[in-house]
Amino acid sequence: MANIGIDLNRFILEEERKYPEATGSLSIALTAIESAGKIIASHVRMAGLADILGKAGKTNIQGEEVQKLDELSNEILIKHLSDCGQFYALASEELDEPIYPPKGVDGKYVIAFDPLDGSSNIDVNVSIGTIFSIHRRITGTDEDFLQEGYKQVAAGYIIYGSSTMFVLTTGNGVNGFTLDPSVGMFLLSHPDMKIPEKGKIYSINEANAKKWIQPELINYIETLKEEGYTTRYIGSMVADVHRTLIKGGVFGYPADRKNQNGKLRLLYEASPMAFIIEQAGGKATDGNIDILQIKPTDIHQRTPVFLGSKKEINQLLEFIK
Ligand SMILES: O=P(O)(O)OC[C@H]1O[C@](O)(COP(=O)(O)O)[C@@H](O)[C@@H]1O
Ligand SMILES: [Mg+2]
Ligand SMILES: [Mg+2]
Repeated sequence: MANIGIDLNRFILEEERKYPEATGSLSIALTAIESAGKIIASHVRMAGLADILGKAGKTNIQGEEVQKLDELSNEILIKHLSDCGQFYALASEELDEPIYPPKGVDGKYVIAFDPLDGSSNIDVNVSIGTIFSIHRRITGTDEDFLQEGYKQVAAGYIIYGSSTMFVLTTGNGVNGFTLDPSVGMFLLSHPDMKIPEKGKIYSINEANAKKWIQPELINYIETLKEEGYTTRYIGSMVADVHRTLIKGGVFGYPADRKNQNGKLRLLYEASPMAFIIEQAGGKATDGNIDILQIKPTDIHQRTPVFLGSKKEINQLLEFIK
């Protein structure tokens, strides 16, 4: 088990040493994400002072109003991910199409990211985050973004909450690092994170219950209530999943009459979070198959999402099968 307090860069290099064939490319790539995350964190920390709250006055490919911090985070990530030279292509929740940075022409990887997750919570000072998912470059075309989630090389998120944390998996378990602003380093604070086998919290926006395409979900939630579960719903996936990872239980965003395929995006949100949760010993499903088994057909496709502790997800699958 890695030692508490080790900084993220050293942790990444020590992980790399476990693979004699490693070229250091993934380490450089992860370090670029870390740098971008620190800069975004510094903006988030003083968002109210700088003119970065509120709307940017445009609508994105998701049909959502873009917040100024969505736009700023996107720009910061595009700059750092392009400059590091390890990514052949970048796909963002905020971009219509993938971009191919000139410095990445020999890049071994492609990255999909949600630059700012939890946009509805930006102006009200509630936890938000950045989510990322890295795949190998195979064909050198947009096709490389349409790989199943189980083929991810690495995935993670940065949560801008009461503290800033970087939670990462490279397929060898999950580790969490907390930013120490006084030294500007992410230090290992949550080694080898494991989700509890079962929890006591469900996290789902019940305001949509009447519109859910699977009404059986209502019975499932009622059963959890009878079993003494309480509810927490922040409305930032990164924060609701982070709590679920630590406390156990279930987080979900079902399909409903408005969002026929659910609201959350497969590439930028569901797949990376499913990889984290499964690497921590939990489960993630769209209600039918494991999220990591879904073969994407569109870079902006959405999917119903249910993830968390094994007990709650197996119980859910019993209800909706
Ligand atoms: O307000 P709702 O419908 O419950 O949706 C909340 C969900 O939407 C999101 O904010 C969508 O993500 P973005 O903020 O990146 O667009 C998720 O973080 C969150 O889980
Ligand atoms: Mg999001
Ligand atoms: Mg977003």
